[in-house]
Amino acid sequence: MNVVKEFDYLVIGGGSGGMASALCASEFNASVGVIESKCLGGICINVGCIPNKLMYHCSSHTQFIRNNSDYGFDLTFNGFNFQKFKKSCYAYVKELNESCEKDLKNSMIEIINGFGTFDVDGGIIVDEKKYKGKYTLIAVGGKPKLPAEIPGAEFGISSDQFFQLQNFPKKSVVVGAGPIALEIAGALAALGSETHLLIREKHVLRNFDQSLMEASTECIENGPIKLYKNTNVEKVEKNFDGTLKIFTKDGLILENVNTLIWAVGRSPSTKSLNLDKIGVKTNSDGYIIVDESQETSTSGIFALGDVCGETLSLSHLRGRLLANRLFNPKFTLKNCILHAATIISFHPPIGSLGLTEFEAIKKYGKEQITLYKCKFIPLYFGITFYKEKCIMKLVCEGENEKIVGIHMIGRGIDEMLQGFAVALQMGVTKKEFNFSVPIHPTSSEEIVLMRNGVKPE
Ligand SMILES: Cc1cc2nc3c(=O)[nH]c(=O)nc-3n(C[C@H](O)[C@H](O)[C@H](O)COP(=O)(O)OP(=O)(O)OC[C@H]3O[C@@H](n4cnc5c(N)ncnc54)[C@H](O)[C@@H]3O)c2cc1C
Ligand SMILES: NC(=O)c1ccc[n+]([C@@H]2O[C@H](COP(=O)([O-])OP(=O)(O)OC[C@H]3O[C@@H](n4cnc5c(N)ncnc54)[C@H](O)[C@@H]3O)[C@@H](O)[C@H]2O)c1
Repeated sequence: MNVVKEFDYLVIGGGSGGMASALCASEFNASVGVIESKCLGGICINVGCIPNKLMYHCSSHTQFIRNNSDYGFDLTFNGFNFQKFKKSCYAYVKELNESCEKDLKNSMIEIINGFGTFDVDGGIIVDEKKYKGKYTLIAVGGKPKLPAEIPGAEFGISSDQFFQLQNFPKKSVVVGAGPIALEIAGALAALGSETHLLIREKHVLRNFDQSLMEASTECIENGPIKLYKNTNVEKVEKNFDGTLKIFTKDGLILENVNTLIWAVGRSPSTKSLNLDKIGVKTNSDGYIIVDESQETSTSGIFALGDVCGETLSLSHLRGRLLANRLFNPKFTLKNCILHAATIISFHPPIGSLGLTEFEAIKKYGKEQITLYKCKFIPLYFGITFYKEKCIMKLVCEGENEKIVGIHMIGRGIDEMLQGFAVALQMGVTKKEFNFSVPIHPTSSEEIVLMRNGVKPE
């Protein structure tokens, strides 16, 4: 098949990583094509970060409603209109899709609509037309896993279908202990769904710092979600009225469930790409293997984002760094340490930046690590009946106590972490924190006021 068009940079996947890299490459006058099979903006805009965060903002209102009388208000609550909220959400997502398209077009990037697969020469075939890039970027993301081995698993949905729900569920079951499970269960419960969260072990967020793992589990136990630990789903049955009956291996039966959501991880979208035709290697889970420059085992073909098993915060930056390395002759920055960051939009929000205590000990040795911790009730809850704790932890390395990790849970920490991410990237030390102005009265001042570091146990 003949190549119909050649680009300097051909990007397959118009999600967060692909878009960021494509737009950056166009700044250096590279000719760029972006192949997208669904909606521009990928998971993040269409069924991920954006709808989830809007859901979080929506459910935050219930907290204000709960606390309003403590602040002297006398309001009458008449209910929540899920359809109205969904309609506004869809409209906003559509606006963002259009804005992605506008951004690409304004940057003279060609949008190729359709599903791409590799040909043996590294070209990409879309609807029987072949395109080629001098450099090619694979940024095709991933999709939700469904536990096919569980009988009746197909009666449940994933986060991808969550916003297609016709009605707000009266009773919901969420399975999983990661960020998606927490965000969905947290919003459902806050908005009044009877929410049951089923986890296989003792804690949620087991990949996070222990402080967050324990604090968020405790927070769930003290809140409206009903948490079941050490629980495995055995089978799911569908009743005549459409409700579900969920059986666990330890004999628990959850009846009359309106919605079951599987949040049991995601897998890379590598299956139909024909990667074997071009020699791009993947690991045993299907994630594409790349070197420190994002290059795959095939020269000139790069990959980033969820398809490599990386978080969004890093893939965005890696996409721009890659475009600079390929097309910006003035770019001299060598590979630097990047501090991954994650915010989980739960009530209260959970944030993690850089290394956990466990990772820092593994990297630098226990004797090199100093920890700073604090726990307090934010001022907002000073006069409310319901209280919510804020917990902060710094992980520092070496004699100079360079900060390599920050972990927090509490009101407002989601908007707090970005500034600290800049400081960490600049190599900030605890001493520099100590001599920073504490901005009073905020929760964030506590992070520069922590004293009396301790050694890991
Ligand atoms: C429910 C949910 C909530 C999330 N919330 C957050 C959050 O709050 N913060 C955060 O940092 N991260 C969050 N994430 C993770 C974040 O959304 C992803 O890390 C990010 O979207 C990955 O970007 P990507 O570019 O690698 O892939 P994607 O966004 O998945 O983009 C890949 C694109 O490639 C397209 N594609 C796939 N195969 C082909 C093909 N063969 N041909 C053409 N096109 C193809 C897809 O249609 C898609 O548009 C969330 C994820 C989910 C599921
Ligand atoms: N705010 C954010 O940054 C944010 C929000 C949502 C998602 N994400 C990203 O999206 C990705 C996917 O998130 P996720 O929460 O689906 O995945 P995850 O891999 O983080 O968590 C999946 C959880 O499901 C559990 N699990 C697996 N199989 C199970 C089973 N059969 N029964 C019960 N539990 C089972 C696992 O033990 C794990 O706790 C992650 O990379 C995450 O970082 C990020």
